[in-house]
Amino acid sequence: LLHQGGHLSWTMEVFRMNCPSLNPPQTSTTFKHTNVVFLKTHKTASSTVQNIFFRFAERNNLTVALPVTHCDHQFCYPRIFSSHFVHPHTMPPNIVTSHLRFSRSELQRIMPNNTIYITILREPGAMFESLFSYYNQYCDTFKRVPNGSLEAFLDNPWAYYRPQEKDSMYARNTLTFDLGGDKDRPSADVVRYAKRFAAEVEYVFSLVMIAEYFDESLVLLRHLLSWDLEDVLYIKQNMRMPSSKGNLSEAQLGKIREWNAIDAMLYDHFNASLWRQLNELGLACVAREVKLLRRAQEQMIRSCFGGNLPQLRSAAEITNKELRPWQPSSKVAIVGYDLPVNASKESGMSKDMCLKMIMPEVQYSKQLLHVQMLRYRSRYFLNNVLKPSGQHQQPTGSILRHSVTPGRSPRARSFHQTRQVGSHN
Ligand SMILES: Nc1ncnc2c1ncn2[C@@H]1O[C@H](COP(=O)(O)OS(=O)(=O)O)[C@@H](OP(=O)(O)O)[C@H]1O
Repeated sequence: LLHQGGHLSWTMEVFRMNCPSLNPPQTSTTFKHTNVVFLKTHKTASSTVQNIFFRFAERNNLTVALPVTHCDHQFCYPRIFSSHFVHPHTMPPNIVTSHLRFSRSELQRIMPNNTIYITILREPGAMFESLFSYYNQYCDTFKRVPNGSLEAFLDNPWAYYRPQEKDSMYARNTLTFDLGGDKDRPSADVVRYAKRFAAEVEYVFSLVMIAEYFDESLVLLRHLLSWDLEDVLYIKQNMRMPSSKGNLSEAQLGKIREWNAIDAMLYDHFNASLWRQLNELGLACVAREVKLLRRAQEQMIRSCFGGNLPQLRSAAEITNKELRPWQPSSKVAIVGYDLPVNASKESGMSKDMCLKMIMPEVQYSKQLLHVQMLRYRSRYFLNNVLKPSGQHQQPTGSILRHSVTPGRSPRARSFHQTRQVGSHN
């Protein structure tokens, strides 16, 4: 993908390290896993991960479930996910990666039985500070706080928070809510509930990534899905301008953890399990692979953007509107990228894939929907118009492909899934 021989050289380097639990170099007879639900949680670096999945899907001609028009670019969040929220022209899907409130049973209705579930969490202090700033003019809880002050909110959150109010999920235990849990458990029951909930999440999700260890998490993701290093290259998405970010004191961190106690316990639990999984791979081997990933990333940037990272810009400064990130309000700036003038001249990657690397979620979702609708219509035309009568078929999206099968933990079989896309080398 990057340049001829690139893939071989990094697999050989890993191999030379004598990393016993790392994948052997892939041969043309091995396959990549393609059926994935990535639960896109809020303010956790999830747009960067989503972009990886979007590009993988495009390169491999896979189907990404996208929301029906009235759901916007999310699956009618914050309503609990329903299979009815999926655009019929994106059925049956291989990949689900847009924001939704998790319901395993509803996802099982549309996904194959060998689907791998993955999500990402972020340290609650940094995450809440990001939520508070991003949804400051949007979520009523935050709008009530004098001068939009995080300090004032944390001093007395109950003065501003109404559990039943629209958008209250951005103001307390957002991770728990996104995962389908109860964000407002009575405090006497929080510890017991958080333990039980973490066990449930662990049963369903084969990998819970941690934003603070993003590259290490990608190493685990790559192994879990038997993907190539080139498949997990990325450029950070959806960042705030440094001027929109606040610093947290130790006291504020403590208050945020207390207010978001279930999220904090989930984070601690899955941070520990991430490191257990990394230890199983071997920390030296993981470090080596992270280094290779970063080197490949630099190569990709050189190849795509003529040397330097595309310049970080405020939305107003970005000339190409396909690359302008959505802005939540005038009080917070989300930065995006502008393509350098000399972009992708000597590229080993296609110009389109370079552009997609920095394309924000909303525009990329629209483009994918458009492409998939065209594909769906041409398949429908081939099946129903060109075939002799008596062989007419329903468009594939109009029927539910998979039945619900209560199985053993996907985590238990996570490293032994059927692989479905041929390796590139
Ligand atoms: N690779 C990587 N590693 C660590 N952190 C990263 C990464 N990519 C994005 N980010 C930060 O993630 C925040 C945006 O998260 P999301 O994309 O999940 O937000 S959203 O809910 O989809 O709007 C946003 O955080 P804040 O800048 O603090 O708001 C991004 O800067």
